[in-house]
Amino acid sequence: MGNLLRRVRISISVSAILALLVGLALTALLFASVRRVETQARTVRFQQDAMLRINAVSGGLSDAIEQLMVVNQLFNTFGVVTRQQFHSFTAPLLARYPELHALSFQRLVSHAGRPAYEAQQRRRIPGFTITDFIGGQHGPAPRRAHYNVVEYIEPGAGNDTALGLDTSAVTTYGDARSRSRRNGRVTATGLLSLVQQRGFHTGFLVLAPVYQRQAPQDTVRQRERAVIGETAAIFRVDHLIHTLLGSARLLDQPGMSINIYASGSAQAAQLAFSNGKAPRRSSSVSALLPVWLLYDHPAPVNAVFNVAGEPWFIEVTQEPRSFMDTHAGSWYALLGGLLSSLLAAGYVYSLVSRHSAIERVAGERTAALQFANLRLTEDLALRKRTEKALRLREKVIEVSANAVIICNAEGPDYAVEYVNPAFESITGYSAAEVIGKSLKFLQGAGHDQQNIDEISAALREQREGHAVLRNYRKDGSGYWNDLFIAPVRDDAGAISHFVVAQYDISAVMRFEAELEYQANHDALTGLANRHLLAERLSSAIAQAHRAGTELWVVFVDLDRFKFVNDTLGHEAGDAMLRVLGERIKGAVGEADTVSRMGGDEFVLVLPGYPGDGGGLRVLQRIMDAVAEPLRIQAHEFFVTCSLGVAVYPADGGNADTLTKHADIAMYRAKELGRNSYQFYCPEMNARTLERLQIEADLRHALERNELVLHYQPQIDVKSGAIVGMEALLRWEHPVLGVVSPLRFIALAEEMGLIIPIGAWVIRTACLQNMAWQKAGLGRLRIAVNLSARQFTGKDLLQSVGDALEESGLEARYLELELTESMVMGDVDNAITILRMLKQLGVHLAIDDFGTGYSSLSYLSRFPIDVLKIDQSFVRDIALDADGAAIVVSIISLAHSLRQKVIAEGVETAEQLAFLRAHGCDEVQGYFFSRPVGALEFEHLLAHAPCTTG
Ligand SMILES: Nc1nc2c(ncn2[C@@H]2O[C@@H]3COP(=O)(O)O[C@H]4[C@@H](O)[C@H](n5cnc6c(=O)[nH]c(N)nc65)O[C@@H]4COP(=O)(O)O[C@H]3[C@H]2O)c(=O)[nH]1
Repeated sequence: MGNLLRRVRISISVSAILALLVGLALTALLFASVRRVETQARTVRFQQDAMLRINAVSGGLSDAIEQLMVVNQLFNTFGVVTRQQFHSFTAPLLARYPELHALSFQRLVSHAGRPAYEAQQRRRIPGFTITDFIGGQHGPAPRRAHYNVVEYIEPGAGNDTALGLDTSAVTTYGDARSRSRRNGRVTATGLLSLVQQRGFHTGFLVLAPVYQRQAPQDTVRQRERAVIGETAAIFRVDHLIHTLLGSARLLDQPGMSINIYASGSAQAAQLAFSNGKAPRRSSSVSALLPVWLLYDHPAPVNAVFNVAGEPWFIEVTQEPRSFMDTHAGSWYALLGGLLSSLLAAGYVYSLVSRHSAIERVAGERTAALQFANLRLTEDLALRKRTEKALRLREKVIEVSANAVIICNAEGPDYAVEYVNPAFESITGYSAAEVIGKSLKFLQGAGHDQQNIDEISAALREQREGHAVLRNYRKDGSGYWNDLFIAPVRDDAGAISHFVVAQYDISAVMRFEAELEYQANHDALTGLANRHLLAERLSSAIAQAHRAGTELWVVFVDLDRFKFVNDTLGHEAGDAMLRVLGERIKGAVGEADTVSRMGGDEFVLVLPGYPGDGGGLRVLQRIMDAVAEPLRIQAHEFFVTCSLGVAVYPADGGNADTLTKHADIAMYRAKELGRNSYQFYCPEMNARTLERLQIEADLRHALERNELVLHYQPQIDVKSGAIVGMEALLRWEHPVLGVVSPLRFIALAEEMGLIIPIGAWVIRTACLQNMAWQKAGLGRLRIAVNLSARQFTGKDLLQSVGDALEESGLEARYLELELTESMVMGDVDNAITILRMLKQLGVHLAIDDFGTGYSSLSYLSRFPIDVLKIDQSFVRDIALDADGAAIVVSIISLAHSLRQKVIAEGVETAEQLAFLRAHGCDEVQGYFFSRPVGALEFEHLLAHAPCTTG
């Protein structure tokens, strides 16, 4: 019994041991199987994760490169793209594709074209110059045959250092550029350092060539000749990968490394991106430890993908992981197996068989999963490609700043089938309002545009067409439309539609018009400038030549402009020119041209006035308009002008000669007393020469003692005695003889010489008068003429005071003669000067009274002692009743103001009798004596009755 029991126990223990051994063996088997299943599942998961990242990188990159094509399409469609358009077009793309670091357009500029290009860019970017990075320094680019200049770059912020940069010197860049230009395709550069964003980052560019529109591009030579630059998408590699993977949280999987090379294999020098761990080919740890047991290390997954024609290599690796971390099931199986082995071999058996089944199912499922995964990836890639292509076209149209319209190809209406949002915003018509209709409604009511014929012909002949049209928005406002039209073929090759691209170029047209206006008009007055005058005059001459008619060229010069400019400053001068420019324009006809030559000179072209007096009336209108009182800075002015007229064809056959002759005639008008016009005659040329000679000699007349004073007596009407004299200047020129003041006073005034000459006259007159008084020739008054410049000059009081003091003459024996225009210019200033002169004690007379623009209300405010009636009225006394009436009114006006009256230019006894009869106080004229030299006058005094003072 005992033996049996022992045998049974041994048998049991053997069974148990056997069971245990079998159990252990099975446990070991189970453990190995579970481990393999878990490892396979992990490997598949890792491969899926790796493929997800590889697809995200390659797909994202090709998406971003597609955007470059969108931008490139913009240049190829519209040729000229403004900075604003580039900005508007790229801003939404950059916002939607943050992986794009920047988009730019680089222009090819030849060395010969560099100055013009820089000048053009400076209008937009002050101080613009083509730059370069040499030795890390940003500075002007050295001379090169060609420059590839970054003209636009978006976003602008942070990329400003790249604007104007010549990228020719970057070799990697240059290789890619020349490949892309030669083969006409999108091409990626190798890795390079980017200069944007203040600092250097590894990046690369994708370039797409831009060719001249419509230039042939079939051969390499044609493409090289047609290229004008390229668009570029700029990628910063770290930013790119973080955007593509980081945003989807694909970068932070523990232990997983992604290494991307800008080459077809894993070349360390081309490593573009690595998220942490460098790739590990063999592990020293895995070589030493029982890898199959302790570590889980799936094989790296890699792929080669295409970046704009360049192969890139991506490799995804998983760090070896401790077996303990990842194979909990295996451990449980081992422990469970050990425990279960002790309990029952059958249980172990069943466990083993169950795990076999699990193993098979898992294997089948894994295979099915891998297969499905493969199909899914392929389907997804195909659909993505198709969708991308469609989206690209849709996007180009939707985001386009220009209107895009698709019309049916069937005439005569060519009904609209589609309009993009830009069309709606440009025209104000909604899509619903235009679909199904003909585009003709954009032409408005007028159909007089010639360019429309080109578009109608293109539609009829089913070809491309282009025209600039005047179109009208829904609100009736007009705009300029640069319109391109092109036929679209269906799958069968028949033309089914037309695509129409409209570009609102109103702003460009306005800008051009503004530039043209500025180039042709005077900035101050808005009148035509020299340039436009030359154009108008030439065409008016040609027209007059064809029609056989006359043409007048009128030179207008303001008589007192210098005075206003000198006394009140340039602002007042400018204001005066503006007002007078307006007035002159208002005085001529619509067809006449009024231009400002600069300063106070205007030139007029009057084409349409025959010799029936119409032209003369226009000249008079101009003089009257200018002479109207003028209020500037609270001062009232009276300005006159002098006009010179040259007539085509008699006075010249071309613009230069006519203008020159009108100028000469104008000078003659000035010489003859201003506020008048003169027609050119050939003798004036001789006068001009003489004038030049006089001008040169006048500078030395004073120092060479060539100036002398003549004296003309002034007679008291009642007593017949000489009561005074007028000192009149003469120039004894060594060649010309005695020169009249009428020929040189105005000149001396223009040259500024009147101040020393005038002071000399006052001093000499005072000394001479005093000498005669001392010689007992009577206490007479001496009258001296003042010129306008002398009157307003700061030295007048001083020189009068000095002359009186030096000569010892009592102030009451000195009379200063002023003209009306001198005091009526700036009335308040004139009153101040007159009062100061009066305080010295001198007499004041208004010369040539009645010829100027006296305002009687002012006359009473002037502290004037004498009115001198102009000799023209005296001459008219006997000739016409009007002249006589004027003289009578002047005498009574002067007396009512308690002023004395002197009549000058008295030549006959009748004139004297008339003046005496009407109470004139004093007279002066050839009837008594011409102006004579000092000696002769002395003789006159000695023999004629004169006042004793
Ligand atoms: N036909 C005619 N003429 C007569 C008769 N009596 C006098 N005259 C002329 O009439 C002019 C009178 O001078 P004014 O009106 O002050 O006109 C003067 C005056 O405005 C200016 N002038 C003369 N001397 C000076 C001067 O020293 N300083 C300035 N600023 N101007 C002067 O030159 C102008 C012309 O001077 P003159 O040639 O000397 O011409 C003088 C004189 O010779 C007459 O009975 N019949």
